Amino acid sequence: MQDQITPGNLLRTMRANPPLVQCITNFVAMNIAANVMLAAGASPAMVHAEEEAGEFAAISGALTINIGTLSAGWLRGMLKAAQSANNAGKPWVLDPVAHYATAFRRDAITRLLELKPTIIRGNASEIIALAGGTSRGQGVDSRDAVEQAEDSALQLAEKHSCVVAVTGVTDFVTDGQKAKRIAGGSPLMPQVTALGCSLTCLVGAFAAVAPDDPFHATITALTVFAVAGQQAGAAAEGPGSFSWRFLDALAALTPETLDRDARISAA
Ligand SMILES: Nc1ncnc2c1ncn2[C@@H]1O[C@H](COP(=O)(O)OP(=O)(O)OP(=O)(O)O)[C@@H](O)[C@H]1O
Ligand SMILES: Cc1ncsc1CCO
Ligand SMILES: [Mg+2]
Repeated sequence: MQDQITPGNLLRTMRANPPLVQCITNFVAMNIAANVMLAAGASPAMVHAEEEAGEFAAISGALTINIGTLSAGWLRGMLKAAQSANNAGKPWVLDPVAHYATAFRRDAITRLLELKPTIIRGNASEIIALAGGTSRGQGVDSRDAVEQAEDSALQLAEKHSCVVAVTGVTDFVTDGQKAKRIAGGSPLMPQVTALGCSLTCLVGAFAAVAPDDPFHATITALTVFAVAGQQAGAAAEGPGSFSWRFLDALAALTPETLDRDARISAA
């Protein structure tokens, strides 16, 4: 059992040796994402400056890049970090926040995609638009259903030879060949800002633990959020109490509970 690739076994492996993950995320997400990572058992570092982002990527187990609050200097740091991760053979995860909204973001996402992310994690509107479809997204918020983004995810995964995760009510993960759905979570999750951004960082943490298996690394991170989110949602009175309950549920989550409560199905 211990040798099987289950979410619980990957969580156990991560906690035994917390991976250093360089998270280039946005101003909104930085604090909550770092707390999510610590609660789950990873070691986050929010390092984005162009003067050091590339150097840091080489010493990290994985890199995550999120364009939520982009600026020209940050973009230069992102490009250097992604290049460095590639040179060092480290996995990196792209979160294309609202990439369809402005010319600056569209150009940035094109340049980042050229650097071959290992995994892309976004909401349904972001994934539909990234595959060239018409999304109904408004700013950073999704207004499309995950089911409508599944074909887009498959196309993107094949085109860029990467794993693609679409999150929402039921998440969808594909490497272009295989695909899984992950149920769970809570309707309160989109009411708390930057949980998706935090999830992207956690995907990076599991990619650092299983660099040769980004498909299962991604499924594991999404399952951790699904199970902890469901627990927190059952007791929460609103987004405020959901937020702290979610952190506590992540920290208390055991590998056994994770495997017991995981709702992963073939797609
Ligand atoms: N209605 C829902 N029911 C259950 N879980 C949900 C729901 N909506 C989102 N989630 C979960 O919330 C987490 C974040 O996903 P979401 O798709 O909201 O990211 P996002 O839109 O990129 O968020 P943000 O940009 O605010 O960081 C995922 O674990 C997802 O499964
Ligand atoms: C609200 C917000 N604005 C830019 S990034 C971000 C966090 C959710 O994506
Ligand atoms: Mg997002």
